[in-house]
Amino acid sequence: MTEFSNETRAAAEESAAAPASGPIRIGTRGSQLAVTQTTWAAEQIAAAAGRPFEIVRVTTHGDVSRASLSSLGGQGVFATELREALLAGECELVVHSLKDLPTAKAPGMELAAFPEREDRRDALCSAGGAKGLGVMELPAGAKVGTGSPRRVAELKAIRPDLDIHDLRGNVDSRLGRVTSGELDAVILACAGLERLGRTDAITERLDLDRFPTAPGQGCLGIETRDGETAIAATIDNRNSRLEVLCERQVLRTLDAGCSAPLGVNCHVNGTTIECVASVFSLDGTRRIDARGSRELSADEATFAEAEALGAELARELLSEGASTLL
Ligand SMILES: NCc1[nH]cc(CCC(=O)O)c1CC(=O)O
Repeated sequence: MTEFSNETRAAAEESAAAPASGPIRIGTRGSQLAVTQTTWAAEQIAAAAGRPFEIVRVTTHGDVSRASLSSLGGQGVFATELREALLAGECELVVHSLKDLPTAKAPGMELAAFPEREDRRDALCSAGGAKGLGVMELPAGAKVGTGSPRRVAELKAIRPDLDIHDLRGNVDSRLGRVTSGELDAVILACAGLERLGRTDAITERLDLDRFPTAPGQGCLGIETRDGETAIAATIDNRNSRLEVLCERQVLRTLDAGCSAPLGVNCHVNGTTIECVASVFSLDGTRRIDARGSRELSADEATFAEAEALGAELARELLSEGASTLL
């Protein structure tokens, strides 16, 4: 008799499941940004549930490795260990920066909430902060730091003269490369700077036409075990969900990794959803755009429509030769 009895199975499920009364345990990477944004989400989830919360810090390969992000290669360097902690029952929820999360569904887990989005734009942070030089004002050959192939391509497209340096580390150390005088400017996501209260460092919020940003940038993704989404669903935002499902579907259909020189921005305007997707050559000399829109409906099918729009734009990019750039 090797089969579990019903009692044994029920007991096993109970021990893995969230204790309904104790604190809601919420997993996060250990960086200051990750803990800050996780706490922001946790406070709202816990308030809606009428329960306390506890933040569980999980160290991930992406945090430990000093290698360039683009050389780490594999997708989801930040996500894997968080998901292992979730499946192991060390926490009930994990909070991801959506742009770092691969598009493939993780077995046994689902994305329960996409909260309201922060500013999705990239920020140029020059010496002098708010009073510093904008991207077109930087002197010829100025040193600009970024570790993102997309940001490199977008910078080179408008300023091929710039001297671009690879950049890693947390937000403070990246900004420190400018205050130390080592670099003239760095590019960071506005969202991270806002969450950390460092908008003083922003010189220019880069426009989305020339600097389209990563799928899901500025949005968190809250993941739970399958069937346990209710606790996080209280902070799901309908427009965020529509936009990021569309943007991530472009990435999924292109089959490109999170470091591809791809910018995608989807916006919900009233009852219309609009999206622009752009692929760049690494040197910024070539760019392919696809754009489209759909009317939204009030029912659940509208989320599938948002994804269909993303898939359509990706196929258009491919038919125009995007695979030669990716
Ligand atoms: N790849 C790193 C990363 N992942 C998420 C953010 C913050 C912004 C966001 O949540 O989209 C950042 C930092 C950055 O790009 O400057």
